[in-house]
Amino acid sequence: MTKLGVIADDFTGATDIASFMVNAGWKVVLFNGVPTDGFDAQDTDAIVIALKSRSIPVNDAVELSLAASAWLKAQGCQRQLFKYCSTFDSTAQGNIGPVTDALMKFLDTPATLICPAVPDNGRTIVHGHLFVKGELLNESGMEHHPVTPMKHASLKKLMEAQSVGLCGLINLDTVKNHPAALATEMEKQQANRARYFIFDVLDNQDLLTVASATSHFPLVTGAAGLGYAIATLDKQRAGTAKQTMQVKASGAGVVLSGSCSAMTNQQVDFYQQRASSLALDVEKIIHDPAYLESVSQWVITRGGEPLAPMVYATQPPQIIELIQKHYGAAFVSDRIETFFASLARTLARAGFNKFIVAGGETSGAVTQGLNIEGMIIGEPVAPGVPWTQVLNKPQWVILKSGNFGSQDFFQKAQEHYDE
Ligand SMILES: Nc1ncnc2c1ncn2[C@@H]1O[C@H](COP(=O)(O)OP(=O)(O)OP(=O)(O)O)[C@@H](O)[C@H]1O
Ligand SMILES: O=C(O)[C@@H](O)C(=O)CO
Repeated sequence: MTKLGVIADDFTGATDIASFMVNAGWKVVLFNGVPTDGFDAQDTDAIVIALKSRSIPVNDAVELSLAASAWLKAQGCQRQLFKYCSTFDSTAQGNIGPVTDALMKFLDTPATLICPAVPDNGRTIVHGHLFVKGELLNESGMEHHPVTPMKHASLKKLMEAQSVGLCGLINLDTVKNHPAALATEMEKQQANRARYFIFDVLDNQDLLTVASATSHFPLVTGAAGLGYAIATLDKQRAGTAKQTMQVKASGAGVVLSGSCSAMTNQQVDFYQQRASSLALDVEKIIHDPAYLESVSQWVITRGGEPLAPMVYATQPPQIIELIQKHYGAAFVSDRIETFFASLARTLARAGFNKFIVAGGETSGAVTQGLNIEGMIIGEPVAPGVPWTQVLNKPQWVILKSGNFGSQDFFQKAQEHYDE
């Protein structure tokens, strides 16, 4: 029986948590959207459903998440996890609270866990406040996020502003030094109407303690670290071998970068000094109908080179600002995403079988362009960014969150090929 069903609110977040669970030794399958059919889960430990529900209207996010939850329940998943961003990306009208409340009702549970901590990626919780690499969330740069600016670091404040209940805080001392007291402490807080538990977490050991204390909850919520902890606890009990998956070296690969994050900018700079690279011309994307064909041909003629050619829209923030002012942010994003989707589809038809994609929205677009229904999760190239094999196709894809991976990520990804 599948142990965990995960509902992720974006594509790269879905591969992030899937990868952490694979790393802990679980076999994981990921679907893009709610599958229309059932799935023969066999020895699958976790099924992840990737939605695109982080910044869509609340009612739509609730509806999609409930459909995913019902499907996971029908597949026999023992428990469920709602995965959101480790930086709790949401607004006061955001979707995390309403989706959590709806899932709690559907799964009939009076309490759940709120745990965006991912110590491996510098996300920790102290006194109920979320830190990103040692900085309070609202001083980490996330306060300037264009869609979901994070103006507070208190998880209690953030959660209570968008949900129907109260949070209960469990401090670091109790987590670290008195794990045996956690059950009583939680009961006490529940008697005081606590509905969402926030535990302080500094390291992976704390996460294991938290996952263990909440293992009776039919629903938990949080980020990739929680998936890692749940899978690790299970493997400590079961102890079988890790899932392996090979990325075939034969065939051609391409790097498609539509992320404009600081890290992706560095990765693009690094890679373009080593491999054939083409910066996309936004004006041509919008106005030149022949541009797709010429970019496709540019990539196809370079498919045999030792390093995969790269096509990128990635630019530093000041240039993006100018482009967005000129065309309108939503319009230009949509056109670039559509371009990447069409490019990926054309390249797949030309025999390209490996796609290294940067950016959450860009990944969503490429996944749709390639008509990918689901993926088996393989080895990580960086924490939270694994190679994946497309279900039922000889095709491999990486979906990289904007800020994940080191400078040499695109090159490093290609060192994972098997002959
Ligand atoms: N040169 C450009 N001008 C304007 N918009 C661009 C440009 N290049 C990319 N974009 C758009 O910026 C958006 C980047 O979002 P995306 O989610 O892909 O990356 P990200 O925000 O860095 O990643 P993540 O969400 O994983 O952190 C996309 O909609 C993309 O189309
Ligand atoms: O949790 C994270 O930081 C990521 O998986 C994510 O959600 C990126 O959008």
